[in-house]
Amino acid sequence: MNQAVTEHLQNSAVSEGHEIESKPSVIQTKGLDLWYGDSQALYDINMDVQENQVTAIIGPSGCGKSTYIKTLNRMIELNDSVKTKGEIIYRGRNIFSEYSVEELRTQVGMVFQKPNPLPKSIYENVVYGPRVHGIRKKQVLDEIVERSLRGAAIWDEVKDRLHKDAYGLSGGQQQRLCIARTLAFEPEVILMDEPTSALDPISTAKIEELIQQLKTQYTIVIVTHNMQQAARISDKTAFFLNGKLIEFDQTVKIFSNPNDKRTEDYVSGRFG
Ligand SMILES: Nc1ncnc2c1ncn2[C@@H]1O[C@H](COP(=O)(O)OP(=O)(O)OP(=O)(O)O)[C@@H](O)[C@H]1O
Repeated sequence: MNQAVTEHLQNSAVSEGHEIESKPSVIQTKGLDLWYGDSQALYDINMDVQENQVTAIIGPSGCGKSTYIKTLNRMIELNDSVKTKGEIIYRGRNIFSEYSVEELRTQVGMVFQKPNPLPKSIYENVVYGPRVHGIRKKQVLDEIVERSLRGAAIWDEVKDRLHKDAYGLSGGQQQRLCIARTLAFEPEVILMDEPTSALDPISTAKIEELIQQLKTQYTIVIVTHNMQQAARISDKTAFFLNGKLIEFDQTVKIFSNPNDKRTEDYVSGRFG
């Protein structure tokens, strides 16, 4: 691991020591197995996502990171061949049997790898979800737009062009617009599947800074290929390998003194 990341981890362990204390669990995964048809992709996953924390999921390609995060809001069910066993409990209720998909996804929102704005104006992108939920009053929609765009740290850049095409924004701005669109639902949890992998370093840094702001109000789960990103922005890190959760602990522990040799080999770049 490079010097900057090591120093960051040492500093954060000291200055943010209060975050190491336990926070309430928002999502509990208990004995989760998942199959695509006959092929098992996740094995007995057990982990808790805690409130107002950033939980990073890391691991080599094909280890099950995306599969796991897409299961948390049941996006995975878009694939008809998927079968699951075990439980995921969100706020005390089983997501598979005690939530409708609509209710769950309103509370557990998702941001994808590639920014995917709708071919509409910036304003219409943000109000799309609220309108589907029946909100019609212009004043209320205007408030949602400003609040969501401010929350995604893009208001100042777009406030004078709200009715212009979202495709006119840069990739990094489009990704922050997509985060604003998620915030418009007022979710509690935001899932992010490699949200910066299509972005340049400056846009990536802005999204990382935004994630740090968002975690004061939201609970965030992020899949990332970038271990330095996980080290910089997350409180806890889960290391997956071949569909199994190998180790889940405080990020500072995972990157400085992991328990499992396989975690150590991965975070030190020996494979992956
Ligand atoms: N739609 C699918 N149908 C069948 N198998 C799939 C499907 N999607 C993923 N898999 C398999 O499930 C396993 C986990 O894949 P997944 O995409 O979750 O891994 P990942 O860790 O997110 O990988 P990457 O970092 O490359 O995105 C892999 O073996 C993959 O081939």
